[in-house]
Amino acid sequence: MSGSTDCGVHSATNIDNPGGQEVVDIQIQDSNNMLPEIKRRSKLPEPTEKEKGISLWSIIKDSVGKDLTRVCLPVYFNEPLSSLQKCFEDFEYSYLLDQAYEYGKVGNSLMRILKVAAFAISGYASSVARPCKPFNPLLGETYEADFPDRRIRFFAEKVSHHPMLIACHSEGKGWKFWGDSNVKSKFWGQSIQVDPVGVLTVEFDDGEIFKWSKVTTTINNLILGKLYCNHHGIMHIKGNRQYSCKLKFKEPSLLDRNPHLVQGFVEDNDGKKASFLIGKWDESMYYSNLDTSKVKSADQLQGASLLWEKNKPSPNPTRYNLSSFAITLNELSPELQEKLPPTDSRLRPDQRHLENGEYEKANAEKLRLERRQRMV
Ligand SMILES: CC(C)CCC[C@@H](C)[C@H]1CC[C@H]2[C@@H]3CC=C4C[C@@H](O)CC[C@]4(C)[C@H]3CC[C@]12C
Repeated sequence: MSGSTDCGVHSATNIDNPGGQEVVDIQIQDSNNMLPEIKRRSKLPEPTEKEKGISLWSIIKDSVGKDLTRVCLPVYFNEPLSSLQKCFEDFEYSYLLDQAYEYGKVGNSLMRILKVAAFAISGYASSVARPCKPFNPLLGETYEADFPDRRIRFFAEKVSHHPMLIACHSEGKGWKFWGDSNVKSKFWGQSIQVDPVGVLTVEFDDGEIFKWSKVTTTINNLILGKLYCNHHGIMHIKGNRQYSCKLKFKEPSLLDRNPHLVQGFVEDNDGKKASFLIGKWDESMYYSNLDTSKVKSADQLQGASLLWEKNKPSPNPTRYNLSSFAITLNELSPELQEKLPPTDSRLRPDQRHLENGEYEKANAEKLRLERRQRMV
């Protein structure tokens, strides 16, 4: 690998600032770009009914071998978010795309692709210790979000029931994002394997485009122990100009002492490695001009620079363990209620009941809605 020789040429600061311009980690939320402050909730409502423990296995044991999306579970195993809202959760760190845009604007295409890579990884950060299933949206259900405080707008719709297909579109400062999400899932008894199908695209206003697909997710310990998920496989981020990026999400192994590891590199069109990445999808990512494939963590590398870091967990996690950002997604203010179309996820009665901790009502509504959907 020619990586070590051409690495010596760039220092970490050169990568940051190849043209000598003033780019001190592009901070978008700065004073000349004042973002409006919007009051959003910081916790879910207190549950009205007492939470209860139900064994998951007692319900799913008859479904081994079936498609996960067709297994009917009581609402108690759901989290108060739909899969459409869950797509928007991937934008918790959308500022990385804002930064990518700014870096490209000042001619730093290497930092741009590194920030895009960090964004593609950051979507997984909220998946640790999330033991519940999102609501399966009804056909034609939508979710739209306008977050001027983050300078993003988002729209998603469930466009097909079998196969289950979601289309989404998002816009931020200097970029547009679109994708469709469809998953192939396999239920193995002890675990579920989810293989996302579909391509995600981000296009910057100057015409630079990046495309990638998500890696495999495995949900473990359905029978015994604590439910957890892992993401593994190769993610290839292809650009239409100078660079592309290859990331490896480590395969899980027995008694893994260093789980959640992501390693990779950026290469130019001639296959020359321009930068290396290392980190964990649930913590932080670093880049370096030293080859990261020989080490097991960023602190074993001298001079690795931080690309992205996960936000602090919410002080009110509840049993769903949502992030502070996720907690705001199903909020329904009177102003919003006036503007939203009747198809919005926030207006689904069963999901609203679950959020309020009214499990009996939530279950009855969910059964009614699903029965109606099946009839259609
Ligand atoms: C049987 C039930 C109670 C177990 C709970 C399963 C939960 C943890 C599962 C069900 C559906 C799963 C999601 C299905 C699809 C995707 C898209 C993929 O690109 C990232 C992972 C993600 C977002 C999965 C995360 C884990 C998930 C939310």
